[in-house]
Amino acid sequence: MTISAEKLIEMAKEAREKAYVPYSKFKVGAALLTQEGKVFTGCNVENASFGLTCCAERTAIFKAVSEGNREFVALAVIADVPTLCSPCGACRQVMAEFAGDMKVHMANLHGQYKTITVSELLPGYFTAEDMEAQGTGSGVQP
Ligand SMILES: O=c1ccn([C@H]2C[C@H](O)[C@@H](CO)O2)c(=O)[nH]1
Ligand SMILES: [Zn+2]
Repeated sequence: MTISAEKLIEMAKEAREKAYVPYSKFKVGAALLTQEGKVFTGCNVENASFGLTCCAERTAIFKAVSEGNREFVALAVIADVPTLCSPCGACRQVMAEFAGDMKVHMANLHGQYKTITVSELLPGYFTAEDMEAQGTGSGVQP
C-alpha cells in the first residue's frame, strides 16, 4: 500500500491545526511516511524560550524514531505561505540522518506543492562518515 503525495499533504494540513504557536502565530504541519506504510504527523511546538521551539518536521521524525521507525520514504510539510513551505536547516540535517534520498513535498494551503529530495535540500550534509574521516570514529551503534 502506498500513500499519494496529495494524501500525505492532507494529513500534514490536519496536523498543522495542532500547532502550538503563541509567539510566531505561524502554523506548520508535517506528515512522514515510513517504508512500512505508517504515517507519523507533527506540528511546530514553540516555547517562551524561543530557541527551544521544535519544528513540525522534527516533531514528526522524532515521533517516528521514538516508536522504532527509521526508514522513511516521504515527508510532506505545509504552511500558509504564498510560495511553498521550505524546511529550515536544522530539520534538513535531521532528515538527512535517516533518509538522504527521502522525498520532501513542500506545500502551501493553495493546493500547490513541489517535490524535492533531502540531498537536494542539503547537498554535502554532515554524516557519521565525516567523523570517521577525521579519525575520531563515529561511535555509531545502529
Ligand atoms: O519548515 C518550517 C519552518 C518553520 N517552522 C516553525 C518554527 C517556528 O515555530 C515557526 C516560525 O519560524 O515556524 C517549522 O515548523 N517548519
Ligand atoms: Zn525546522
